[in-house]
Amino acid sequence: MSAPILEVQNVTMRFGGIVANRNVSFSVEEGAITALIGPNGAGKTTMFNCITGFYRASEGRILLKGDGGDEDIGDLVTRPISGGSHLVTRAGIARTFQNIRLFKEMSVVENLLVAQHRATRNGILSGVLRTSAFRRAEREAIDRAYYWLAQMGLVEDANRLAGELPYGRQRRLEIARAMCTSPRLICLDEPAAGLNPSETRELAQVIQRLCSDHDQTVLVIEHDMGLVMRISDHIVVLDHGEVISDGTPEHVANDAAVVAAYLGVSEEEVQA
Ligand SMILES: Nc1ncnc2c1ncn2[C@@H]1O[C@H](COP(=O)(O)OP(=O)(O)OP(=O)(O)O)[C@@H](O)[C@H]1O
Repeated sequence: MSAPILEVQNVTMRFGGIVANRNVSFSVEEGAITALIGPNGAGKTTMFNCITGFYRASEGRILLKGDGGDEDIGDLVTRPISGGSHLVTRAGIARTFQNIRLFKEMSVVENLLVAQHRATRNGILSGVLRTSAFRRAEREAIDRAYYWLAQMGLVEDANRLAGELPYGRQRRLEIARAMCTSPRLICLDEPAAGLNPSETRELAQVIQRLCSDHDQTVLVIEHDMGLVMRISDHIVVLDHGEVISDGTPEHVANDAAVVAAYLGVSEEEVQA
């Protein structure tokens, strides 16, 4: 196994009296596809929001590992004045959303350019003065946008309004948008939700190619178990906010605790 790129260490997340995640620990291996699964309300989206900097975990640490040292996601989110989820994106974690969040009134290619603008460090002054560094960054952003449109089979849609694309294409555009920020880790929140079987098959290939062709590390939340079992190298199962199983697809599929959580019965009943 390769080294972990992300380590979730004893994370608890509370909303008032509700404990959405309790003492959750797991790691995400570099270059692999890790799936976070569990029944409705298990705490998957909350965990994603902690990892991508939308929430600051109540307890525990989330570390993005790097050669130059580890980035503590909680520290990036709460850094005075400049802190926030944009720093998590800059550190190398990008995401897509359960409910697609594209700029629907912008063209497909504009969606990709806006995403890169937010991830680059060019200031307003360099834009107004159109410095050579700014113009170079602009050219690179356009090249990168068309590269990811090509990878996602969306080049012919470049100038259409994002909101006019069929749903499956919007999902792929969201992935392209995240990839345009050159993330070290991409987090996909229920990418197959609302897709038909043929769109889901295409999506599976897209996700697998991110890993095989681009050495991309992927963390995915997904309810479609066929898809999860087909594409994942590693699966972490949450139930009632806690990790109940962690291992290969074969390991979790045969784990009585997982079967019990999905069937809504006790582990003893499954083993009986
Ligand atoms: N902002 C919030 N305020 C209060 N409670 C919340 C909040 N977000 C999530 N919860 C609660 O935390 C628990 C876990 O929710 P979460 O959305 O993380 O689960 P999930 O596994 O993603 O569910 P689903 O598969 O249905 O999307 C639930 O009981 C939910 O009601």
